[in-house]
Amino acid sequence: MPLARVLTKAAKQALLTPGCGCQTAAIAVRTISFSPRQVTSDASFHSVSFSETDHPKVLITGGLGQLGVGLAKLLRKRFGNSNVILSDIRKPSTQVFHSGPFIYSDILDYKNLREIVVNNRITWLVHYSALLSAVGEANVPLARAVNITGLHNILDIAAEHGLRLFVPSTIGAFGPTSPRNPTPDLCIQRPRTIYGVSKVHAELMGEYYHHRYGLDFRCLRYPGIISADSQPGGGTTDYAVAIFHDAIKSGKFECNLKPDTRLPMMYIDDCLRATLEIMEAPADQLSMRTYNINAMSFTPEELATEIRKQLPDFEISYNLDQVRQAIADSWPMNFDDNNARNDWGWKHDYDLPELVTTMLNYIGSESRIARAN
Ligand SMILES: NC(=O)C1=CN([C@@H]2O[C@H](COP(=O)(O)OP(=O)(O)OC[C@H]3O[C@@H](n4cnc5c(N)ncnc54)[C@H](O)[C@@H]3O)[C@@H](O)[C@H]2O)C=CC1
Ligand SMILES: CC(=O)[C@H](N)C(=O)O
Repeated sequence: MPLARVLTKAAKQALLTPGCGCQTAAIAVRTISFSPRQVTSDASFHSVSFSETDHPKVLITGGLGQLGVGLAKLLRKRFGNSNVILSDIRKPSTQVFHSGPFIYSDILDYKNLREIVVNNRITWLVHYSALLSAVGEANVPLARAVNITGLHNILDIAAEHGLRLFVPSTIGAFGPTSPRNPTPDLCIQRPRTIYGVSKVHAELMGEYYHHRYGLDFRCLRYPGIISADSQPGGGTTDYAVAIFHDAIKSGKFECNLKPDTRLPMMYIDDCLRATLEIMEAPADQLSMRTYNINAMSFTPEELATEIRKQLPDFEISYNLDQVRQAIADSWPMNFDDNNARNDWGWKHDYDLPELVTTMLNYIGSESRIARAN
């Protein structure tokens, strides 16, 4: 019988043995090391120790999307350029390529992931690869593969190599039967998108691996994230980024959600800081492993009104995208993040007025520079 099958059988028997319980992390990790994907000589990886005084060695997957480059910049400032590796399946821009380590990594390729983790002695893994809500509905098989199968690879790699793992979840992990105003951390979660289903799966699997195998899993449910220097990857909250670019470029914006669609939102700097803070939080401060975080909540009409305070001639019109509207109508309107605030001191810096000023100033100055060149 091939070795892998023998080991799998042994692992199954160990799990079935009465009294095994496999309740301690040590036994559990050994169980994971019986995974058919694990070569036996890898057993020593578990003894690679990561001293808390060392800088972590971080790998960011899906790092060329809206959030990854900004996170790499923040983490590199804190831990040093060479300690933070960005990865993706896309080709980086010249600027990103020269700003710090970049590596090709397809999260569906388990061996490739393992090689990167081993060769670079990775200790923290930030798992950003995903298909977001709207693009996920347009390609369910791909979303299922990347968001679910890919996550399984990440969980196994993290458990096998004793990594601290961050996986973001989203307001999209809730659905029409969840309380929407406000939405607490613990409540019914029956999302109606493949994106939401995959994120609930990620939350549950991460927490399961934490309790079962001692995996240091940490998860934040992000609201819609708004950034000036990176483009969103195909979500329901994308309008709240596009509106600023169009306001500066043409003074007009056609919104694909209804004027009164209220959704929780956050400026990117708050989101990235929260991510660093939860990763650095002492484990004994975390009463949970998945937290809501929030900053503000607004409708397209309220956002347009705030923009008009600075661009009085700004006009907004509406042309609904039925898919995105149905998704938004099932998502939280306000997010209750009291547990994050109480447990590890989460506090946002940007409310709506600061967000609008920051976005318009940034995009305005970029566009003035572009016009001058
Ligand atoms: N941007 C937002 O408003 C929010 C984002 N999040 C979560 O944060 C994370 C990052 O979000 P964004 O940067 O906005 O996403 P994005 O859609 O902009 O970027 C995702 C990246 O994943 C990469 N990717 C796709 N398939 C891959 C594969 N097989 N292997 C490796 N990489 C692959 C893509 O090339 C892309 O660069 C995601 O998990 C998302 O669900 C959660 C809530 C809100
Ligand atoms: C809120 C999210 O998760 C994302 N921006 C989306 O709209 O899909």
